[in-house]
Amino acid sequence: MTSETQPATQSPQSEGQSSKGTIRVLQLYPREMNIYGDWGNALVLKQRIKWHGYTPELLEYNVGDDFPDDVDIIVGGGGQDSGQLVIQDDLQARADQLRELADNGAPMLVICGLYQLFGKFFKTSTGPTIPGIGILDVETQGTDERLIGNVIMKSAEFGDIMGYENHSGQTTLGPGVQPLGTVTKGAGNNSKDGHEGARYNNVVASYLHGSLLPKNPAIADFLIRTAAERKFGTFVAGSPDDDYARLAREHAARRPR
Ligand SMILES: NC(=O)CC[C@H](N)C(=O)O
Repeated sequence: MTSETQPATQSPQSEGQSSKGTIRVLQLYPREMNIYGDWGNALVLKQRIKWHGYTPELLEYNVGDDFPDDVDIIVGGGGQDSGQLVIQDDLQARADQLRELADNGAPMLVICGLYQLFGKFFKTSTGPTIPGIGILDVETQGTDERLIGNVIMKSAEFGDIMGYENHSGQTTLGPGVQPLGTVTKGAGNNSKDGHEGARYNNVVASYLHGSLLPKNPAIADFLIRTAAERKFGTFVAGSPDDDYARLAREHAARRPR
């Protein structure tokens, strides 16, 4: 029986009476790449997947782990330069798998330090150049200036996006990606062009912590909808409770830089 022939409240894969199916969320390197509340992105996905009537499963991948076969959403956070140096070899070993997933349309959210390493390279201000895995056509140059503070950007796709940045790396976009948005407060990718983040296929990359998804549920729902459509052929939305997200957005919008 296909999912189209069943009522929306039943699982297409007999995962439980009221589940529409399981959505597996993998967090990349939470040991090293998980600062300024980035773990909150995985928690928001877990809760919203439930609100939409699906069953969430949260997985972690750390250096040396076996990479799970069956992953629906990938999220990765930010980290110190030292953390990026720790994961670099393992990330290179996983590069082909991650690139294939991204090229095939798997939804992903990568923040700050992992955003940089999903690009071509991060040349740190202290010397070493950390190679990236080149999923994103971006390059990052470390500087002596840290870009720190609250950010608001305009995105045609997701509306106003809000969060908090803290990075020394400045990122330049190549022609293979689009910016996620254009800042109206804060710096974003660098101190020059007003762009924030990057978009490629169903990969969303951003410098914004905070965490990002509690204040920007439109991005969370994009990841969930894309995952469900890829896995089940269709996405049937539930009724998320957006009251706290609305409050968080009001507060974030009032914060000074
Ligand atoms: N917040 C972060 O993830 C920082 C990333 C990187 N270490 C930088 O400073 O640019």
